[in-house]
Amino acid sequence: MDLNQIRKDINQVDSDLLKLLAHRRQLTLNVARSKEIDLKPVRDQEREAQLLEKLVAQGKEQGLDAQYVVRIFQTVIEDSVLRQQAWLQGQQNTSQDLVRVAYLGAKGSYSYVAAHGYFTRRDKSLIEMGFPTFDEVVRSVERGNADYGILPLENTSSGSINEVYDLLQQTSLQIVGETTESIGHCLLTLPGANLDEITTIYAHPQVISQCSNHLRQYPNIKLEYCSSSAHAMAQVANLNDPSHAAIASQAGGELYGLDARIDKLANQAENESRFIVVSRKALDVPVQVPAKTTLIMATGQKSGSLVDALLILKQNGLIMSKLTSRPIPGNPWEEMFYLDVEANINSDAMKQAMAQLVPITRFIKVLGCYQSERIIPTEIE
Ligand SMILES: C=C(O[C@@H]1C=C(C(=O)O)C=C[C@H]1O)C(=O)O
Repeated sequence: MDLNQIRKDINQVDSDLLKLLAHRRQLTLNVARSKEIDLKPVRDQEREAQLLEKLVAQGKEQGLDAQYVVRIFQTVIEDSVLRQQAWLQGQQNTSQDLVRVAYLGAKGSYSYVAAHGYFTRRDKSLIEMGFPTFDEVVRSVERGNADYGILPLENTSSGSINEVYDLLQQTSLQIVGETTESIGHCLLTLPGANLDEITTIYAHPQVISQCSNHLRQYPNIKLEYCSSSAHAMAQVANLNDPSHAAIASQAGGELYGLDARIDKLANQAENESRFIVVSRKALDVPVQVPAKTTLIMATGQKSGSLVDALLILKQNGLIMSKLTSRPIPGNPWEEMFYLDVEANINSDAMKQAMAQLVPITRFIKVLGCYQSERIIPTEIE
């Protein structure tokens, strides 16, 4: 048994697997083309369940356990659904292949990673525009210097990102997309640094709050707040002092020559952030893809006015997936409500609900209608 030969054989199998995955992806784009014609929904969970069941049975015959097979194919199907959605969206909204994208931080920031994931799925090339604040991200799109901005809205560990919610109240930009990214926080150091000698950690305040449980173990380490994770990594790389460390992603660390020394620092095992994509122009979302509409509204201060508004959604059979509130600047004790409704703004139910909401709210505005990118995996018995 020659190790080199076995590894060569494994390389060959892996490259065959890649070819097959690319071929499968191509076939699913043909499926999207057929769905475009007969207006069938992209997602067909019955078909997915049948497929998984069959694959599990076939896998068993070849000694592969069910969990392994399901995990792999759930990932493959997620990619296929997202690709089909992106393709259909692209058909409906012709746009350029090279896009200017504004995000927080510099190369390697979490927003940068999210922007790459979102636009690469759409076969777009990016002109990257990093900014030091969320406000500048929004302004650059408003002024037309960037085509899109990408902004984090909520995180499974630290909750809503209020600064972004507040910016949405003021802007004329529209939400045209969303993407959820798994955020792996790692402790990054200069290569060879001794972990016992770390005196200072650089990180973005949101990241520090998402890792608060872990950081409590080091009461003597100084925390330096940075405007972005990219800035935190740049500080450690530039200072070139092994007693300094940063918290950011492993992929980001590689761009700055830093080693990931401890991973999974976040309080929640599943640390995910949901990002929104904003643009000056609203998008048309095809009927085949699951859509989400985000609204903001101010109800009157009379008791029960929020309940009345929510009842309108219920009466129209609409599902609300998120409700959050923020103070209205200049109006103490008054709140602006943000709602995500699982529907296309052009659907009859949504049009009807909007017509009923306008007269009972003091202010109501659609922040955007966009395709929902949260693909809940199909499970089998
Ligand atoms: C490819 C299709 O679209 C979706 C993706 C599937 C897949 O990748 O196998 C299966 C069902 C659909 O949710 C299809 O409908 O066949």
